[in-house]
Amino acid sequence: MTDQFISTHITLSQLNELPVLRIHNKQANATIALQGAHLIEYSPVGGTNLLFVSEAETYQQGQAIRGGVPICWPWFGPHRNQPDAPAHGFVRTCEWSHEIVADEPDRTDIRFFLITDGSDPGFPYAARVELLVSIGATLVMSLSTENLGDEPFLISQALHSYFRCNNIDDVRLHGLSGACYNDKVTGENAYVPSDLVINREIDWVIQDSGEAIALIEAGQPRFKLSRIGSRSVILWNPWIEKAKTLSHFNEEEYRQMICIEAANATEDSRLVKPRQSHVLVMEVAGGETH
Ligand SMILES: O=P(O)(O)OC[C@H]1O[C@H](O)[C@H](O)[C@@H](O)[C@@H]1O
Repeated sequence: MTDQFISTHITLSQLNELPVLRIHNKQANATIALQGAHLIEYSPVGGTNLLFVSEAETYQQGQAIRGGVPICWPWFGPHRNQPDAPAHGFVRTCEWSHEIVADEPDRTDIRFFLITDGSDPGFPYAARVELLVSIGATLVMSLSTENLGDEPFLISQALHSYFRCNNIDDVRLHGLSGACYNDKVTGENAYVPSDLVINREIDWVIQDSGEAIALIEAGQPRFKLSRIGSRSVILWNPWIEKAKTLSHFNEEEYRQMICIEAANATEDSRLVKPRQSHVLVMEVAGGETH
């Protein structure tokens, strides 16, 4: 498929089997796959992609992309009582509808949306899920869930962001120390230490105060991640052994990534009442100026 002009700063293009929107405005470049409303690139002007995507990724229909920002909805991780249901819900591989909300020189806003009618066995409720992706000097992603039915339902969810680093040994995180986490590898609960170093498999569901998180690499601030409507974060790096088992992933790539996922997970799952909405927002501001 040849690229198709959509709007001043937006082009429809193709990555192997997947149609993608490419955004080039004055502040940033971005790429979003229509399957999964999956952001795979956010590069502030003059910089490189803040997001990690595996070199082994093949962009195939029906398969979740390894990297970028997968949308985990309406459950995060395994389903609560249906072990056969897909991990992280069912919207990562759905084709989302979209509309351009604004396309200005400094910011482009695209709304993706899906309606589920209650026919999914893992989520027998009617709901509209909407993801507003805003590309500018910062990246803003706003995931909203509206209950279209007559009974309340519980959701867990995550903006499962894979961030790129040059060397995981040099990565330090600020803003999480003292928060309580559940270690999904050992099952233990503990507190995030102030001198956290990622030097083993980390798969933590952290319940925190919602404070901003800063990633520092080799002493340099790389970005700050802020949230609204989220009091849980998942930190994930598969490390050596798990990396060998992952699909669409080269085994050495665990050194170039860290997932920091704005979430509503476990105790922070949210009840959405009829005709009400819950909104989870993440903003990522790159560089030292923020
Ligand atoms: O392989 P996926 O289904 O994309 O999941 C990748 C990872 O996602 C999250 O970070 C979970 O906490 C991990 O337990 C899981 O391994």
